Amino acid sequence: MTIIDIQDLHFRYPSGVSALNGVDLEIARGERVAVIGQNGAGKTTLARHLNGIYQPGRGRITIAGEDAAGKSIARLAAKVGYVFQNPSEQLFAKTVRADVEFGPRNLGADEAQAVRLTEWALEVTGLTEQADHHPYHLSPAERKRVALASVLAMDTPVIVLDEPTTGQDHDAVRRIVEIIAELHGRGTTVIAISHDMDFCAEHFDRVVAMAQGRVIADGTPAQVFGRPDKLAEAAVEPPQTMRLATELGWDGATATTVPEFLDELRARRAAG
Ligand SMILES: Nc1ncnc2c1ncn2[C@@H]1O[C@H](COP(=O)(O)OP(=O)(O)OP(=O)(O)O)[C@@H](O)[C@H]1O
Repeated sequence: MTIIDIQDLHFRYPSGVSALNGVDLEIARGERVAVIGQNGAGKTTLARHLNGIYQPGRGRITIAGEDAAGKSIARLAAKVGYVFQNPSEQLFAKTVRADVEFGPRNLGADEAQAVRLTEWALEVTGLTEQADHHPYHLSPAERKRVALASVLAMDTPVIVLDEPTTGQDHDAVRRIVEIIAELHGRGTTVIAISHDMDFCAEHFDRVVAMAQGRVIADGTPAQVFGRPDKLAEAAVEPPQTMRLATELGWDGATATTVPEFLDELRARRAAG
């Protein structure tokens, strides 16, 4: 069932930059979608249309059956949680807990529900011990996790993560991967913008490549990363396993993750 339907979306900034030039994209409930493309391709501009930060210049966005045009950010916040790339655009309260609690309370959760969602979000992001700290006394990587926790606590059917792994260490990335798996298990639709192709290939069902404000490729990681012409147009490198397969001279390699690569290696060895 479709949860997000974007048709012929165009958007121009007041400066005159034409950031979106006819985006068509349909996303099903529960899908994990990675949006890739070089700086300036329009990924963030597109994502910010999903929670009403930007309104379409032309075209139409339907979210959970409701036309997003003219809907306030507050109204769309119940459906789409948007985790900013830069947490300082998002955090405002004096303690981590207050920041995280704000969302569910604002959406009308009762006391018990707000506390339960807040504690869960703090726990899965590893912030329980910092709950009473001021967000600005935390490291930039921790602040980014507070921004994530604040959105998780809203328990929206769609979550958009703008560059979730940037600046995060190995443990924090593992946590993000676990959170995406948990959200997927709950049926949440997860959309991530990322420059980390290995992360996209390993943890997403679908990859959408953008260039110059348009979608230029859309499919499974193997389908999209198997199109060197499209990757060149989007100015992104394929995942490391595919680069390795190319170096090894494998024809028609489709492995986008390490386990798939190992399977393919074994199959090729067995075939002599
Ligand atoms: N606030 C703004 N005002 C004017 N132009 C903007 C603004 N934000 C983005 N742009 C321009 O719109 C185009 C699309 O930018 P956008 O940030 O959506 O791309 P992106 O694919 O998300 O890039 P990145 O990977 O760097 O985040 C670019 O040409 C960019 O310079």
